Amino acid sequence: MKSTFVVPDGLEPAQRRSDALAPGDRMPSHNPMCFGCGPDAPNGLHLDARAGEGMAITGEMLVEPHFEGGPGMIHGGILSSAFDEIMGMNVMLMGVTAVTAVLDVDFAKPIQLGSRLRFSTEILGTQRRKIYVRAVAHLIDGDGNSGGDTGEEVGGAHGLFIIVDPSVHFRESRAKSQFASPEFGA
Ligand SMILES: CCCCCCCC(=O)SCCNC(=O)CCNC(=O)[C@H](O)C(C)(C)COP(=O)(O)OP(=O)(O)OC[C@H]1O[C@@H](n2cnc3c(N)ncnc32)[C@H](O)[C@@H]1OP(=O)(O)O
Repeated sequence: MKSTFVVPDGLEPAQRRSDALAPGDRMPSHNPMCFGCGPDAPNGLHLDARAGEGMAITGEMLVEPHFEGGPGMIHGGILSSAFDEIMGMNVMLMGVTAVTAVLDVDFAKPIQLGSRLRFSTEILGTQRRKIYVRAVAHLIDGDGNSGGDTGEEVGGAHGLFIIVDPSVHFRESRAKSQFASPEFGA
């Protein structure tokens, strides 16, 4: 991947929360109406994410017809959203609430509608409230049983996430939510 994103030296290792999900467990949606991971979002990405080992998670997504940009191709904003979401879910392994400050996407290869994508993401480390995350996307078979990372690598991303206090960060927006968990500032 040809990213120009700079990951600082000397990051602190991220700590997985003691009660984090076991590897292979499905990561819960933080909000059922979330465009990225919410099962009830009508035109959402419906990312299906699983906890991995250490500070890693994986996720899968079908490139639906309504994700079209160029003729027959995924829209770049959809791929960006998917990277944003899967890296945001990765941060949940730490048991903190964090929002994206910087998203850097490498659109390495064209991705056609109907493709299945597998995302692999890991937390690289932390620095004060900053969390650095890296992700890659591969094409996988329609049966989803290809083992994941053996398909063609079609994209990559880095994200900088900032830990926030949800009771403060979502205080004013929460009333506009179609659904919001109490942990986000009831
Ligand atoms: C709840 C889970 C939802 C998951 C959904 C998927 C993820 C998302 O899409 S979140 C939605 C998109 N993101 C947003 O809406 C965030 C909007 N931005 C903000 O609210 C603020 O800018 C926010 C919270 C990121 C940072 O503001 P603030 O809390 O004041 O941070 P601040 O004190 O300025 O900075 C903290 C550190 O981050 C760094 N930082 C902040 N923003 C940036 C940036 N854009 N670039 C580089 N560094 C930054 C600062 O330099 C500082 O670093 P250091 O510790 O070295 O001094």
